[in-house]
Amino acid sequence: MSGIAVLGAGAFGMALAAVHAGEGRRVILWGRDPARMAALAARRADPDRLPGVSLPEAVECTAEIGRVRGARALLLAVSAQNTGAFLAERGAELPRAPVVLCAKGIDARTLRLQTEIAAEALPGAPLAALTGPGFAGEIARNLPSALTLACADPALGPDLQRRLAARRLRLYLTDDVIGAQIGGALKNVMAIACGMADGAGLGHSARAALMTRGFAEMTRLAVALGARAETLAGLSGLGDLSLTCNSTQSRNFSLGRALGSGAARPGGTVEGVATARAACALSARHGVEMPIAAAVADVLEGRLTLDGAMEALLSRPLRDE
Ligand SMILES: NC(=O)C1=CN([C@@H]2O[C@H](COP(=O)(O)OP(=O)(O)OC[C@H]3O[C@@H](n4cnc5c(N)ncnc54)[C@H](OP(=O)(O)O)[C@@H]3O)[C@@H](O)[C@H]2O)C=CC1
Ligand SMILES: O=C(CO)COP(=O)(O)O
Repeated sequence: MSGIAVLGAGAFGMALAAVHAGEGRRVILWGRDPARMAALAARRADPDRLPGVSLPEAVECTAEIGRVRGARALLLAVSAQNTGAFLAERGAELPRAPVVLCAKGIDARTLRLQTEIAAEALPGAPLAALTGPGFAGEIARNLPSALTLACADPALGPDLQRRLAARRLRLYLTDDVIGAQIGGALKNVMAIACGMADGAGLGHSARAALMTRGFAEMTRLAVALGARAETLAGLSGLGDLSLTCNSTQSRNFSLGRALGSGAARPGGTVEGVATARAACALSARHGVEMPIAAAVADVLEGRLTLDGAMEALLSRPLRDE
């Protein structure tokens, strides 16, 4: 095959497969569980992960990694904390094609970004990252969205942009791979904070304060890591922050909301939990103040109550904006 392979058959992997098949591209969707992939091949749907969406017949669902051998682009969509394990296990079996990292998160053990994990596991592989505001369910239903494709290679970036864009999925290109990934990873932490405030009934003004000061934290850390501040003001930063902090479709926002209201914790992949811890470690390493990320990590890990976290944030010394 000479098309696209999507590795990781969760909600986002299925959505990407559906979009590309809808453009007439050949798509292999690989997932690790043979029984689930056989069921997906037969039913063309997974209502638990992606309700209301059917996969086009042009998507080949498989658990055999050898089927991706001829792919000309690999979209890696396993959850962020599992990218390292996946590549350690399967990296040697992947073809030498550009790898586009689609997960949003900083590895909590190594503090690496997704492209940094891939660069170590697949030395010399051409890499890019896909990030920005877009819920899998909406993308899969072909509702319009715009994402960021980040690629440091000036020849590969435009080529991937052209090959991976779709009629309803615009891709904006940047060479700021660090900035784009920091935005995508940290907006989840801020969405948990906003969800907590919403669940606790703290009001819309509190949410606006958390989003704006959270954006300042995201930008500070990104710049300390070598990114450009302007990248954070784009789709991958401000764009995704706006989406995720304002929608109950977001699992990060919903987790925060459950914690804020005392409801049961929802399951599923909530990337901001591990990334809050990673962000605190990076902020300490680089001497960057990140009080909201720290408060989120403290609440998630039981060191502070929600009231205690709010008190800690409100009692900080007054300062210039
Ligand atoms: N859902 C969304 O709206 C969007 C999600 N994203 C990002 O995409 C990433 C994936 O999210 P999403 O698809 O929603 O999450 P899901 O939980 O639906 O899917 C994650 C997938 O990763 C697979 N996986 C985990 N570990 C491994 C491993 N070691 N080897 C192989 N496969 C593995 C899981 O397999 P199994 O099913 O067997 O557990 C699962 O299919 C996240 O980083 C998220 O932030 C980005 C944009 C939108
Ligand atoms: O990244 C997303 C939208 O851009 C999805 O957000 P959640 O992971 O919080 O559901």
